[in-house]
Amino acid sequence: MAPSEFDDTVLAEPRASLWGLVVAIQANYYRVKLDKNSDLLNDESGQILLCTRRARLRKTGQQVMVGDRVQVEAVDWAGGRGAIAAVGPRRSVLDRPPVANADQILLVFALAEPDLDPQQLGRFLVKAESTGVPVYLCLNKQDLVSTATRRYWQEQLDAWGYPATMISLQEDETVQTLLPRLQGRTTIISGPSGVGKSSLINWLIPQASLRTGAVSGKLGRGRHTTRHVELFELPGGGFLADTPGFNQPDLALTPLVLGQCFPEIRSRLAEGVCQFNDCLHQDAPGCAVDPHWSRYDFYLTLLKEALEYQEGQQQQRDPDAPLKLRMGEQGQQRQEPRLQTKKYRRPSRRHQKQRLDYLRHDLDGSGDSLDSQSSDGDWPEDDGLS
Ligand SMILES: Nc1nc2c(ncn2[C@@H]2O[C@H](COP(=O)(O)OP(=O)(O)OP(=O)(O)O)[C@@H](O)[C@H]2O)c(=O)[nH]1
Ligand SMILES: [Zn+2]
Repeated sequence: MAPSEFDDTVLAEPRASLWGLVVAIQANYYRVKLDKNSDLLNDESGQILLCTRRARLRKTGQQVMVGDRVQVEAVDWAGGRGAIAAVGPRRSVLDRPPVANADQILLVFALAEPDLDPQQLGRFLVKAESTGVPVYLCLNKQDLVSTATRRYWQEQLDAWGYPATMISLQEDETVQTLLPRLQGRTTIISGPSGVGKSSLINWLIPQASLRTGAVSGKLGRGRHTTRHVELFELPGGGFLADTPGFNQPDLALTPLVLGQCFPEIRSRLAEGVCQFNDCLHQDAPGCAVDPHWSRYDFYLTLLKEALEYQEGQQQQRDPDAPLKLRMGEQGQQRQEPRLQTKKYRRPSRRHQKQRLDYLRHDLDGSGDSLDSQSSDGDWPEDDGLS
C-alpha cells in the first residue's frame, strides 16, 4: 500500500499495483505522478507518466479529474506512458477549478493595491465556504499598510470567524509562516486579480515558473482564459493549484445553503436552534441568531440574492411558468419565453407509430390496453427504448 503524501485515508488499493496522482490534464492525456516509496518502485518512484484512460472507464462514464488518485497499468517505462485503470474514492470535488481531493482553499487578498474591499472579500469567502472545503485566509502586501491598518483588519476578520495570516512577499519570514498550513495538503489558491497569488506560488515553488515560463513568461498567464488546472508540488510535500483570478464570484446559492456559509451563523446555531428549521435568521421570533453581528447587513444583501436565485430555480422547474431562466456565458441569468409543451405540439412520427403500436397491441388483446397512457391523455414519455 502506498498512500500519497497528502492522502491519509485508507484506500482499498491492492498491493503490487501502481497508484499515482493526476496532476494535470492535457487534451486526452492525464499527467500522473506516481507515488513515492511504493513497494514496486525503485527508480520510477515519483516519476510522471503520460496516461490515457482505459476503455472500461470511458464506457462506464468514469471521469478522471486533476487531484484524483488513480491506478495505472500497462506502463511503458521507456516511453513514460501508461493507462489509468481505476480511480480512487474522492474526499472532495471542486467545480471551479475542477479538482478532486482538495484539502483546503487558501483565499488570498491584498491589504492594499488593490484596496481590500470587504464586500468582495465576503463574496469570495461565501463562495469558498459553499464548496464545503475548509477555507483559510491570507492577506498579502502587508508591507504597504500601517500597523494600525493591519490591526484593524485582524480584528474585523477575527469577528467574522476568519483569523487571517498576514504576509508580504517582500518579507520572506512572513511567507514562511504559511508553510506548516500547506505542507502535506492539497491547497487551492483563490482570490481576485493582482493580490499576489502568482507571486506567492512562485515563492513557494520556484520551479513552477520555469515549467510555465516557456508558455507565458509568468505563471498563470494564458491559463486564465481556459479551465486548465494543474497541481504543483511543494518542496516540503503537498500540492498547490491556482485558480483563475475572477473578481466577482457569482454565488448561485439557496438561502439555506447561504446561512451555512457564515461562520457567525454556524457558531450561533451550534449553541441554540431556531424555532423553524427553514429559518432565514432575519431577526425573526424564535431565531437563535441574534442580528447583532458585524456582517448582518451583508448577509441580508446576499440573502436577497439567494431568494431571487431560488425563485428562478423554482420557476425553471415549474412547467407552467411562462418564462424560464437561462444561464448566460458569463454566468448571468436571463429570462426567456418557454417553448410550448409537447401537449400542444404536433405529435412526432415516433409518437404516432407508438400510438399505432399501442392500438395494435390492444386489438390483439394481449396485455395492457390504452390504460397505460398517462392520466392526462398524453402519450407516455419517450423513454428512448424504442
Ligand atoms: N508591495 C508588494 N507587492 C506585491 C506583493 N506581492 C505581490 N506584489 C505585486 O503585486 C502585483 C500582482 O501580483 P501577482 O502575483 O501577479 O497577482 P495575482 O494575484 O497572481 O494576479 P492575477 O494573475 O491577475 O490573478 C505584482 O506586481 C507583484 O509584484 C507584496 O507582498 N507586496
Ligand atoms: Zn434563525
